[in-house]
Amino acid sequence: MDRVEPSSVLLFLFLRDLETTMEDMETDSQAFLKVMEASFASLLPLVLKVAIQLGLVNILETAEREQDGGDSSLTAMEIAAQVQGRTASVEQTASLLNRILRILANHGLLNATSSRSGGIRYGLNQSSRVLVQPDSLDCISRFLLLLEDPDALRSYSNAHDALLHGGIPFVMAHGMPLYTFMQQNQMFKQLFHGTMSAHSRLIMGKVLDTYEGLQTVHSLVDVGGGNGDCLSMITSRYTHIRGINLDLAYIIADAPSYTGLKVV
Ligand SMILES: C[S@@+](CC[C@H](N)C(=O)[O-])C[C@H]1O[C@@H](n2cnc3c(N)ncnc32)[C@H](O)[C@@H]1O
Repeated sequence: MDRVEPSSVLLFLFLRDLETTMEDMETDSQAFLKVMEASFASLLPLVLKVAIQLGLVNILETAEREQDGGDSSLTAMEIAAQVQGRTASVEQTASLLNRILRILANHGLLNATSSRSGGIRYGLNQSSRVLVQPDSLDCISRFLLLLEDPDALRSYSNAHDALLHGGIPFVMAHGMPLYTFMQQNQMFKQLFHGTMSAHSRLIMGKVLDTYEGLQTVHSLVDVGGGNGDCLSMITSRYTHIRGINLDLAYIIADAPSYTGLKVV
């Protein structure tokens, strides 16, 4: 049997330790990156909102339609050139746009490919294509506005106090419960209920396309039914159902009247 040199054993042990250390560092960096990603997560809805405001999805969708199956991806410069209402130079807009597009692509909301010239080309993917549909775009846009509304955000600043000392973050921030606040704040009420309605209409449309269990229902109460959108969609599809929308008096007072719908 060959004699093993002590120095080879030492080298082997050193390399084994180094490998373990590298693996630990790799795991640590992955963990760190994950937490960093969570810390910066609040930027994503802001960036998405800018993309919607600038009509980026429409620009990419128009390019897709015009190419009709070919490579329709665009560079930041090509997108910038098509942004409506721009008074900055294409280069200035493209420079900022590049960062926005990169964030969206990193979060899987756009496709990004390297171009031959070394730049990056962007295109829609399955997720961003959702924003081409008016109902989905309306729903997502409303949620983005609601989630970054200063009155909504203020309650988060009290979350840790609420956990430590008890209480409801929204009440701590505004001195009253959410639904009382909305009674006194028409703008926030419209923002909140408009968002709820847009979301509920979207989901209920899909539910009604697949769920058939309502055929045997005769009377249906929607507790906290808001503007009554869900119930009205149900009762117009199933006209034999007697729908009762139960909500707070000030919500019912402003809700549209739907045929076949009783409000309490
Ligand atoms: C999250 S929203 C949902 C609205 C509605 N389901 C929709 O999809 O648009 C909750 C609803 O519960 C209602 N609500 C809150 N407290 C209530 C109460 N004590 N009695 C009846 N409705 C209440 C609110 O006014 C609001 O319309």
